[in-house]
Amino acid sequence: MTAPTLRRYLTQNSFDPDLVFLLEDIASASRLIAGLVRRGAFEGNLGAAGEINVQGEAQKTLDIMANDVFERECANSPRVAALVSEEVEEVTWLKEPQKGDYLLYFDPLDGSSNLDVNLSVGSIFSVMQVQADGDRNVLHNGRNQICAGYAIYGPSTMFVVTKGDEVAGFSSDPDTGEFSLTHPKMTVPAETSEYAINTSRARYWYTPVSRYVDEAVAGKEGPRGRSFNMRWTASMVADVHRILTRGGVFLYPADSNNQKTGGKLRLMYEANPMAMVIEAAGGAASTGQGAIMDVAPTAPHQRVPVILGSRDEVAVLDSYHKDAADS
Ligand SMILES: O=P(O)(O)OC[C@H]1O[C@](O)(COP(=O)(O)O)[C@@H](O)[C@@H]1O
Ligand SMILES: [Mg+2]
Ligand SMILES: [Mg+2]
Repeated sequence: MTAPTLRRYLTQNSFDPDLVFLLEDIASASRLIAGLVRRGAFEGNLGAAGEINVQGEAQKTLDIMANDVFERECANSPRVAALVSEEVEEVTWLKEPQKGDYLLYFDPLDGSSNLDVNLSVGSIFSVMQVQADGDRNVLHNGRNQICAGYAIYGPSTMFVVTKGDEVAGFSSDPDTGEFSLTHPKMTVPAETSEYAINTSRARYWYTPVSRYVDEAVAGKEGPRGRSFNMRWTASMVADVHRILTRGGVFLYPADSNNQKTGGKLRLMYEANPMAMVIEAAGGAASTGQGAIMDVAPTAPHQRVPVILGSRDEVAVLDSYHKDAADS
């Protein structure tokens, strides 16, 4: 039997028909962005915005090109009322909002510092709904997401989606671009011995994170009594995809250097959607002070501390945060 296409999976799994329409638009944006990324070095599009290319034209970065693709592909979905993009300061309203219309939050290109070194990047998205006719509030907490997911542009292009009950992974046919279900019911094992954190920030860490990493590094001889491995790609999509594939815990915590801005990663289009994916796969997602999806947002581009992945390790980190708060 051939694997179901994305459309067949969404229809068979009771996604609302309008949402199927939108997810197909997001999937086609992803296919186009995969193509842009693949051709990026060849076409000289890896440069920073504001540079002038050899023809004397202003050169666009792939971040901006990817944003344009998302806007173009998704603005036509009849129920999308607003777009909230990492690349656009203001919320883009497409219509007078009606109750139930979709609010689409996205990071069009995640991990873009990896573009010039030819490593995996991705796109992240989250969908919420307008609460009442005329309501222009886009600041709903993550529990209100009706679906979320990401695309990863690596050796193969994949599309991962959840509406909260299960996580499904689709791979793109390199010839046709069609996404087929290759990774049904993706799960994050509860236990892991692999963590991901940018250790160059160690001097800024607070006690709970230093304690966790010190104990992991101490290995068998330390209090955890086992060896840990570490991986950090500087592309959240790639790190989360690895965790969905073989487990692990990802940290971009609050530290003394980013405390003022609330962390590094963005709540509405990085932390919330990845938290929804990870929780639906059986993992956990915390700020260290509580579940990411319970954070009440105060701004569309708000940043938040992120600790997510295998449930047992997130619980250890939460308990270390509690110990530090109690002492
Ligand atoms: O360079 P750092 O500090 O390790 O940060 C890496 C993190 O920043 C990000 O690249 C931010 O995403 P963008 O590329 O969308 O800005 C994450 O994907 C990644 O986890
Ligand atoms: Mg990002
Ligand atoms: Mg980005």
